[in-house]
Amino acid sequence: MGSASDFETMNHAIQILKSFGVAYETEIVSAHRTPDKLFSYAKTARERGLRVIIAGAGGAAHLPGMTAAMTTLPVIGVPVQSKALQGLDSLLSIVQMPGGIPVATVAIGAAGAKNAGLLAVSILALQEVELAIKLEAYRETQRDAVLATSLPEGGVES
Ligand SMILES: Nc1c(C(=O)O)ncn1[C@@H]1O[C@H](COP(=O)(O)O)[C@@H](O)[C@H]1O
Repeated sequence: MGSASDFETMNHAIQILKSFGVAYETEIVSAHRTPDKLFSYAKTARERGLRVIIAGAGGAAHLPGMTAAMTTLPVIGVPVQSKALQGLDSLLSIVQMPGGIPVATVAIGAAGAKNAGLLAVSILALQEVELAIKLEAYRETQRDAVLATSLPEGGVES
């Protein structure tokens, strides 16, 4: 993530990875504030054994795109909600990549971070059957929760 202030959002991705038993690391890396660290982080990511990178940033969110420019690992970009423009700036900064350097961009904020975690699990599940089975179970739990939901009979007086 670009800043410690992104943690609350990115924690939703962390919780997904934890719940699926996926090993992960968390780092604050910024294209703007720590460009040298970003260079070495992205350039050494594959050789260090990383398989997917989730990059969350807000505002002028160059982190996911610059990371993708320096690694061929899949990069998932999470637009963190900004104060000034509610994350629209983050979303557009991340999603509008030039052809040739893809960033898989998810929705703004917590739901996006959660989905980034799930997308990373799906990518890893291509080669790990156990993760694929866990993903199936996760979907079933979600489905059952929706099917068990009941609405108040006759509505609620307002
Ligand atoms: N967008 C970027 C990058 C980057 O793209 O490299 N580095 C930090 N930031 C973002 O600046 C916002 C405000 O950061 P501070 O709260 O630290 O001022 C954060 O959402 C961060 O992701």
